[in-house]
This record gives sequence, C-alpha cells and structure tokens, in this order.
Amino acid sequence: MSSPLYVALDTPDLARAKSIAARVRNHVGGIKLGLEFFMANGRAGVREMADVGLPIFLDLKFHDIPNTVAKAVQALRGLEPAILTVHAAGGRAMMEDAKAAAPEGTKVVAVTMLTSLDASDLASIGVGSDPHDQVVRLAELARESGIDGIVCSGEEVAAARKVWRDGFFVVPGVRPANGSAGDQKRVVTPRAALDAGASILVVGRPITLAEDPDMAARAIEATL
Ligand SMILES: O=C(O)c1cc(=O)[nH]c(=O)n1[C@@H]1O[C@H](COP(=O)(O)O)[C@@H](O)[C@H]1O
Repeated sequence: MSSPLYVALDTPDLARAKSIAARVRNHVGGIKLGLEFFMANGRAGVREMADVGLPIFLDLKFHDIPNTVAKAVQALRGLEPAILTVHAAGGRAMMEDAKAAAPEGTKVVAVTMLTSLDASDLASIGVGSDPHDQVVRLAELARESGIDGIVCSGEEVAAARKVWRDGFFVVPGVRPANGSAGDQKRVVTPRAALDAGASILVVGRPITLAEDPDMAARAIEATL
C-alpha cells in the first residue's frame, strides 16, 4: 500500500521542488503543489513534477461563484491531478459544479476550516460555532454536494468521519512531536491524525526545511 504521507512542496523554485521530490520520493505517497508553486511555474511546472512519478495533489483552493470555479477546474484539463481543492465555504452549488467539471479520476476535496485558524479567528469573521461544529457542518455539506472529501485538522477528523464514513479526509497541520507549529494553530502528530481517521497527511516545512529532507520524511514514515 502506498504511503499516506504527501509532502507539500511550497516553493516557487522548480529546481528546488524537483530536488526535494527526488530525495523523498521513496518515503512519501504523493506530492502536494500549492499556490506558491503554481503562481511561479504554472501548468508546465506541474507537468514537470509529474515526471517524478508520484500522484500530484494540486492545492489551488478555489473559492468563487460556481461558474468561475467550474471553468477554472475545466481549464486544468490535461493535468489530471489525483486530488484538487476548493473551499467548502463557497457553498454547495460551487462544490457540485467543481466536481462535475473535474476529470473522473480526480478527487475533489473541500477545505473546511484552515488549520491556521482557531476559535477566536472564527469569531472574528462572524462565525459563532466552535471549530469542531464548523468542520462537521461543512463536512456534511461537502458530502451532500457529491464531492470526494474534505480537508480538516487532526482534531476534528474523527468527528467528521462519523458523519461521512467513506469520505476522503486530508489532514494538514501535522507536526512530529516537538515540531515547530509555525503559523499552524490546530496541530496534531502524524500518528494521531492517522489513528483519528485521516486518509492522507500533508506535511510541508517539517520535511522541506529539514537539513536532511530524506531523513525527516523517513522519520515521519516510521511513526505511521
Ligand atoms: O489545503 C491544504 O492543503 C491546507 C489546508 C489547511 O487547512 N491547512 C494547511 O496547512 N494546508 C496546506 O498544508 C500545507 C501545510 O504545510 P506545513 O505547515 O509547512 O506542514 C501547506 O501547503 C498548506 O497550504
């Protein structure tokens, strides 16, 4: 079985992304490319990274009116990523249309509540519920829309899986014990996230900024 560990290659530097991918490729199940990489390298960059031979998770977090999101997803045709992201807060119709526009083999997953936010951040944008209730509510909405799964923190994934048994659950904000959280606020260890029901784990800086990314990926893999 392939590893549930996806490495987030958050860099605008294509050569650097390729070099880290080459070093960790035997210890991860896939590569996540996000806004930083895509803004700098675009479709051609994604194609080059596909040469590494691992599944590509293209994390562009679409959040717009349904027509715009559907057309953006259509415009990605030809890249056929294994996974792509939208924001659940874009609403049910947006998620339905994103799914309809995506290639058959691409999983569409919705970001519920960013792992960089906590309860006080939710309150500051006028959302009264706590992170747990907010994630479960958006998980239900995502399920009803017919997409494949959600992104949430390891703190909510067990509750979300209760309302969506066969959903696909992406958990970022994952840190090895004693790892620096950085800008992440809802953080769990890789092992705890998997035990709670994560389908895949997304780990960026703990691997990419390590002196030896290969060893860092291997050390995380060993805990799974
Ligand atoms: O959609 C995501 O992947 C995502 C959602 C979320 O709520 N939190 C989150 O950190 N991410 C992504 O997961 C990665 C986490 O990176 P590190 O904090 O460096 O491990 C980044 O690429 C983020 O864009």
